[in-house]
Amino acid sequence: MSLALGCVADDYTGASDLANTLTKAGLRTIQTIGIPADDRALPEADAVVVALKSRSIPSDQAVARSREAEAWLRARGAAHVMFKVCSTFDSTDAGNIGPVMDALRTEAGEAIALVTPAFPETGRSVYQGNLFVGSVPLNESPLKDHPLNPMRDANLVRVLARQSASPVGLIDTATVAKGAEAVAARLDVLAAEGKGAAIADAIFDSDLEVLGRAIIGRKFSVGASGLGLGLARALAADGRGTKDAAGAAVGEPVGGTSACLAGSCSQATLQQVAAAEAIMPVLRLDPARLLAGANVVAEALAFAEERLAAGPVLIATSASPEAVRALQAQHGVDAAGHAIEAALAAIAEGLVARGVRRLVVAGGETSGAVVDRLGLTAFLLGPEIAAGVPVLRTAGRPEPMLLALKSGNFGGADFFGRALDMMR
Ligand SMILES: Nc1ncnc2c1ncn2[C@@H]1O[C@H](COP(=O)(O)OP(=O)(O)O)[C@@H](O)[C@H]1O
Ligand SMILES: O=C(O)[C@H](O)C(=O)COP(=O)(O)O
Repeated sequence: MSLALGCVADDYTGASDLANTLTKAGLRTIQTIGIPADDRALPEADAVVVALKSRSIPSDQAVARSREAEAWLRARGAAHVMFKVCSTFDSTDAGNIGPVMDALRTEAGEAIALVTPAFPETGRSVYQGNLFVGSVPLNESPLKDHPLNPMRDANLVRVLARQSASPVGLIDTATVAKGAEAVAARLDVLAAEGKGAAIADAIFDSDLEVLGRAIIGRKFSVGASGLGLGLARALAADGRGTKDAAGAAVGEPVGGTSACLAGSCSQATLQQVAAAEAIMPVLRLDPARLLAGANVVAEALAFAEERLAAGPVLIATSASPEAVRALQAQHGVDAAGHAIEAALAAIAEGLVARGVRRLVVAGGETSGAVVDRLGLTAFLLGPEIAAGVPVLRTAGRPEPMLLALKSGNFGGADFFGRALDMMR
């Protein structure tokens, strides 16, 4: 395997989001869950996205796991490694974007890393170092209420500087407009000033193409799917990749029954769960009962067992910011989050044991818990359901499954029905 591009992603939905973007841009891409035990089973690829569940774990663990993934990618020919973070820069002042960036930049032997979460296709843009979600600054968007990492500062130069051991600079839109050479020169100036990272402005895909050209010859960068697009297009311009990569892994129907799980409390997911009530049975779990010791998993599986033969069901813990805060106040942020993730993962295992082979999961941490519990190790990329969300086909599983791992904020109101229609 001689990779054109290696990526280390800090959550599983973000990994599939990036893998989707790279595939659409012409790179044959595989998503792995952690470092594959046996990469002989992996098909030829131009890019591999190693998905880690490292966004919300202690930063030393995130650094160690990311280093292992980066080394695995380099050993398979990846000259450039991108650390994939959330397009809404999901992190806290403890990290993990800053600590992981510092470590991987050092491993790469680079003095400075270009960083941008811009992803115009989903309305994420960066201007003067400030991240906008649609038309509002990050700290005025629904991300201010995220259960695990509420984003309360839109200025990413400040946000990253609080997490990194190195000073952070800015590559503004005026520099990006001058082209790749100007961006590269600005990076060198900032590095000479002792900066270890530079937030790069980007508003349109054309800005991301400039950034991709500016850094494809370097060894390391940090970004969301938008930067992945820029890097992929720079590689395609150099003749890497293939034209028929998109949706290549649709394959034969997997059959079985289908189900949806939602642990995301993002505004988009709340709307999608509400819309799903018109097309399938929806069970809204009470996390307070779960945390009080009720056997909510068994109740959910009984609900599903009675209905799966007739069609898909949706089981959700998704709740309003107010309800989330109330539960967290009583039980703690991490305790509540982990208990709910574990419960949804156990429900997923029970659903698969009852014949589910097509599974839609809403939420990055939720997807990580579910995929790990199911023991899935790699995915091939199928068609795109919504911006940033592809159909995934398991690789290496005796009975193949189809999954959609939906980033909390992605997809329209009809997402669950649309996904199931595309997963046969
Ligand atoms: N009703 C709830 N109250 C509190 N926390 C919740 C609730 N439902 C889910 N969670 C937790 O919120 C977090 C959602 O994170 P994630 O799955 O990554 O979604 P997103 O993709 O929207 O960020 C998870 O830790 C999940 O367990
Ligand atoms: O928004 C993105 O870049 C990614 O899809 C992502 O990381 C989303 O994370 P989430 O926790 O699933 O919202």
